[in-house]
Amino acid sequence: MRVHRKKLRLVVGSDAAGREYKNTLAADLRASPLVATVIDVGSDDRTRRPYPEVAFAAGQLIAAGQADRALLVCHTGLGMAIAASKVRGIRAVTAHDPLSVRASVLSNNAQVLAFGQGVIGLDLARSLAAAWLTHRFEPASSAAVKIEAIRAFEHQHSPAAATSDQPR
Ligand SMILES: O=C[C@H](O)[C@H](O)COP(=O)(O)O
Repeated sequence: MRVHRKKLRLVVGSDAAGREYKNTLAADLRASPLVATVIDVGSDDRTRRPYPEVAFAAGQLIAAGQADRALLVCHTGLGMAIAASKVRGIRAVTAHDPLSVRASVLSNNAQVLAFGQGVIGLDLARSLAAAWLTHRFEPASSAAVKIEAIRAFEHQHSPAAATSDQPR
């Protein structure tokens, strides 16, 4: 049976330490039939954007409804996930194995996946990214209650800036 999946609008980004993987992964994603668009927020060969700047840009595109998910790469994948998670409404994870990548979508509804170019080989990164595209969060699942708890906590304890509390 053919499973219909809405094509994803993606963001890719890296600092200098993740640029090689990011460029390869971006090409893979652009070639995927599961992908509608890929926005590259850098770094490119001329820029050396620090990871927080890249992660904030990616998270803000998702928070603004201009993209569905982001795949970010730095040396470890840690800083990208920390920084992207600071954008209101964004759940970002670092994951380097198939179970965690799958759970990041199905269980955590994470919009951002971060890889470490210094942690895993390129072949594994490409294979994990390809699998990541096939996963979709199921809003009717039992996981949704926990995602709502995270959202509610954020709204209660982290007052929104006037410009960033738009409904999503
Ligand atoms: O988590 C951070 C990343 O691994 C980044 O690529 C390296 O950060 P640094 O420039 O602070 O060493």
